Amino acid sequence: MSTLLSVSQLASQRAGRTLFADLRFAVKSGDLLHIEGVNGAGKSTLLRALVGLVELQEGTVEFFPEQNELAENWRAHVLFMGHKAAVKTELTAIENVELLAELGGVSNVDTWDLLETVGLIGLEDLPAGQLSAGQQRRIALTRLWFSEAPLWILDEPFTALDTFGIELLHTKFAQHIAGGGAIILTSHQPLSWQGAQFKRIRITGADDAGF
Ligand SMILES: Nc1ncnc2c1ncn2[C@@H]1O[C@H](COP(=O)(O)OP(=O)(O)OP(=O)(O)O)[C@@H](O)[C@H]1O
Repeated sequence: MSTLLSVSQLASQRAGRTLFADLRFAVKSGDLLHIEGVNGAGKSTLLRALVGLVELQEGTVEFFPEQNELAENWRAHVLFMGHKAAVKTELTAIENVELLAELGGVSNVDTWDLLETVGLIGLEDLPAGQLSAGQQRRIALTRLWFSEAPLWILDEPFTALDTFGIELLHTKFAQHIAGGGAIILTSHQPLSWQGAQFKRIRITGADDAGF
């Protein structure tokens, strides 16, 4: 089972407060890693630090340590989604999906099919700004359907989704993991995951340590 991410001795401080220190863990093919913690604990900071959007005070982050060809260009093989639904409010739903595909370097995306998959048919021509928070989240999540990245790093992907949306996402996660991918996510919802290597890390403060 290949290692997709290995981190050691991670430490981060914000405004003089230590969010985590000496954090270490590995993510392997087939893993689902749930980062837990109260509001403000440092979960988003950790995910953003992994992909280089936030500076770490200490530590080493290694993507694909056993696969040089992936490691050299790791950004192309890691899908990061922040906690805000990344949609352009002035573009329609379908234009947003087209833009996300273009930005992802994918040309053969069936946008109608994708909108149907995420339950947005009938709303495709409305500006995203007129859609609900959950509908906007569904637009953003279409990236998961055309991404070829083996490692997904997702900050609060369930936010604003209804029961159907949550179920849809669970199914997509299961497919990704069954295909040899791995997922790191934050969620305030308890996850009961079966059929995958389910791991948890709780960010609690300076004395926190991973596994
Ligand atoms: N740009 C920033 N500058 C200074 N401090 C920040 C910045 N971003 C976040 N913080 C602080 O870092 C701490 C951790 O924030 P973070 O967003 O990582 O928490 P979180 O665990 O994701 O919280 P939530 O569950 O509310 O999303 C908070 O105390 C926050 O105020």
